[in-house]
Amino acid sequence: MGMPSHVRIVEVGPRDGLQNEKTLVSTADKITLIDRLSATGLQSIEATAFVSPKWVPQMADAADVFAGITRKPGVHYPVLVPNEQGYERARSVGVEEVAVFTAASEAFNRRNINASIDESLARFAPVMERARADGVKVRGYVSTVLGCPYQGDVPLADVVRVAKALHAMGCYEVSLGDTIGVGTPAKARAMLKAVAAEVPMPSLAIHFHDTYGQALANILACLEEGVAVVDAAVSGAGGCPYAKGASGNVSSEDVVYMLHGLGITTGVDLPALAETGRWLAGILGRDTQSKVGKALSAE
Ligand SMILES: CC(=O)SCCNC(=O)CCNC(=O)[C@H](O)C(C)(C)COP(=O)(O)OP(=O)(O)OC[C@H]1O[C@@H](n2cnc3c(N)ncnc32)[C@H](O)[C@@H]1OP(=O)(O)O
Ligand SMILES: CC(=O)CC(=O)O
Repeated sequence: MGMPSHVRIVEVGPRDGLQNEKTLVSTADKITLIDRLSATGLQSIEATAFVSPKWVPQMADAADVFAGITRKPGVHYPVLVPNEQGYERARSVGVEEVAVFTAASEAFNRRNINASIDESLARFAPVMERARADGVKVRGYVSTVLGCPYQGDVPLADVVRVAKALHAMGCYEVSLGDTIGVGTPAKARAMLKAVAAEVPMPSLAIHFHDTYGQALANILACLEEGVAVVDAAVSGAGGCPYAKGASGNVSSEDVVYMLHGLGITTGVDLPALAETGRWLAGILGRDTQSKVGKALSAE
C-alpha cells in the first residue's frame, strides 16, 4: 500500500488537548474553539469527554460544551465515553458519534479508567449494543501502543489483540495511540504493520504525542504504510492526566503543513488553523507549541 492521496485529520485538541492543560478553559472558549475549528474545513473534531469529573475536572462541562457548539453539516463531533453512564450523558445532548478507549498495557488502564483491559472491553459491550441500536458511530482507541509509563515496553501482540477486539466489537475505526510519545519511526511502522495484518488499514488511525519530538517522523513512516487517518491537536495542546510527563499531541498545523508538502490533500485551510492555534495559545497563556503556527505568524 502506498501513501494515501487524502488524509482525514481527527482534531483532538478540544478533548485530548484541553484535558491536561493546567489552565481551566471556560466553556464559552471551548465552544468558540470548536466552532473556529469547524470553519477550517476539518471533518472530524473530538469535542469533549463524558468521563468522571472527579477524574478529569477539565471535562466536567462536557454536556454544556456539546450543547453549545454549532454543528456544521458534514462535520463529525465524536466524544469520549468510558462506560454506559458516559454514553447516556452524551446521548442526552444529542451526540451522534462516541469513542471508547482502552490500552494495550494493564498497568496504564488501571490508572486511567480503573479497569483491566478485559474489564474495559466488557464495559464497552453494552455501549456498542446501544450505539448500534441508536445508529451512533463508535471509534475505538488503544493507548500505550509504543510504551507505557508504568509497565515500560508493551508487547506488539498485546496491541494487536486489543485493536482486533475493538474492531470486532464494531468500532468503525481504531486509533493507535503513542500516549507518552516514546516511539521512533521503525517501531511505529512495525506496530502499524502488525495491527494492519489483523485490522484493515482503512479502519486504522494513528495518534502520536510529541514528547520526544518524534511524532512527525512517526507519522511519515505510517503514511508510507498507507494509513490515511491522523489524530492531531491544534497548537500542540495537552497530554494525558494519567501519563506523567506526556506532552501534547503532535500539532495539527505541523501535520497539515507536512501533508500538503507531500501533495496529500486534507481539505483544511492551514492559515485559518494556525490562527486558531495561536488564539488558543493566548487563552492558555503561552506560545503555540506548533512550529508551523509560529512560522506563519512571522510571515
Ligand atoms: C490516553 C488518554 O488520554 S485517555 C483520556 C484521559 N483519561 C480519562 O479521561 C480518564 C477517565 N476515567 C474515568 O472517568 C474513570 O476512571 C471511570 C469513570 C472510567 C471509572 O472510575 P470509577 O471510579 O471506577 O467509576 P465508578 O463506576 O465506580 O463510579 C464512581 C463515580 O463516578 C461516577 N461516574 C462513573 N462514570 C461516569 C461518567 N462517565 N461520567 C460522569 N460520572 C461518572 C459515578 O456516578 C460515581 O459517582 P459517585 O461517586 O458520585 O457515586
Ligand atoms: C485516548 C487517547 O487520547 C489516546 C492516547 O493518547 O493514548
